[in-house]
Amino acid sequence: MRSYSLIAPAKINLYLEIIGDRPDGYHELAMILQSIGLADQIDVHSISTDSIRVHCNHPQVPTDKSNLAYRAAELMVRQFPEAFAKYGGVEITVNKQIPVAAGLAGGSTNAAAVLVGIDLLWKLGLTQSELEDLGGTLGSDVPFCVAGGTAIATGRGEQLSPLPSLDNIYIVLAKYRSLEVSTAWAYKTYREQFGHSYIRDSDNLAVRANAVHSGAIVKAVVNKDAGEIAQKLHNDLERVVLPAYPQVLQLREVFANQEGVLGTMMSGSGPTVFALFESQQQAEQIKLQVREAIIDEDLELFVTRIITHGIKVVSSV
Ligand SMILES: C[C@](O)(CO)[C@H](O)COP(=O)(O)OP(=O)(O)OC[C@H]1O[C@@H](n2ccc(N)nc2=O)[C@H](O)[C@@H]1O
Ligand SMILES: Nc1ncnc2c1ncn2[C@@H]1O[C@H](COP(=O)(O)OP(=O)(O)OP(=O)(O)O)[C@@H](O)[C@H]1O
Repeated sequence: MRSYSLIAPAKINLYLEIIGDRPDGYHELAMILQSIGLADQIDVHSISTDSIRVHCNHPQVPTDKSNLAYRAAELMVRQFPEAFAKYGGVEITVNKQIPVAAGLAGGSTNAAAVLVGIDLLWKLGLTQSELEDLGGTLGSDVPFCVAGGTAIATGRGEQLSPLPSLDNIYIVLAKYRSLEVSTAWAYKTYREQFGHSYIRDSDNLAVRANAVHSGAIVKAVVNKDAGEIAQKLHNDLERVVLPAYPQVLQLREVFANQEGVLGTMMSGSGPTVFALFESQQQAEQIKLQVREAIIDEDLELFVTRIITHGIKVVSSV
């Protein structure tokens, strides 16, 4: 095969607790990550020149070495020079549907798709765990994007424990098109404001990280109880993003005031806010109501659902 098309789903954070700081500058986390139906399409194919080329339909996404998809291809070239010599370069086309810098892991899922795509193109036969480990060197969210579904993520976010798949939960996502939040800024600001309350003893850190495994939201996920999951949504980064970005706070409040919303939360470092529903019909209805409540052409709204997979190959030629 010379070419693969892959679906690269976005994620939301059902739970994000910052439990400590780390000597490497990152934060120790306890999260529950969830794949959603909103996705980019990534095409990868072999080219005769020994180069990496990236194309993207979104004007704000770079196509040079700063693109995470490019960096994923570069990593594969470094790791597998013989396969690169045998199969040649790679051309990557990103059809971007996931909002950029939104807290939805858009770049991370593109990188995950490129790792999976090149593994197939070059017939490397890497295991999922090997792909996740490679992904972890590119970004904290990349291993989850390789795995997909529903998972507890600890460490920097790269240590995954799968949870039973959720289904039949519908989502409205809301994001102001022109509003972007830097992930590095969100963590740095959290550390400056709340760092004094961190646990610094590594044994206790491990205990806290393990606590999420038996936490209330995990029980709700295991019981597939959408109402209970929605009640237990949590994201520590809201503590810094909501005060700094009143528009995000407003979205949270507008969702919270709509009847039929099971729960609402900011995803990751924001600024996307999501709300959970028991039916697609309810989600579509609330999308209309939010559109009427906030008259602003900058506001993007999407209806999607929770899904059970990560990167998926849709065609090969
Ligand atoms: C906010 C989340 O999306 C929630 O899933 C992730 O924690 C961020 O994942 P990501 O974008 O893949 O993050 P990375 O590319 O690894 O890191 C971006 C920046 O976020 C900060 N960062 C990230 C993850 C982490 N556990 N602690 C951090 O402090 C670091 O400043 C880092 O420079
Ligand atoms: N393939 C890519 N898709 C989107 N953005 C990319 C990509 N590669 C690099 N970027 C850059 O990365 C920045 C963050 O974009 P991205 O959409 O990955 O953020 P995010 O959804 O907040 O990620 P996360 O939830 O993992 O923190 C953007 O400003 C963009 O310029």
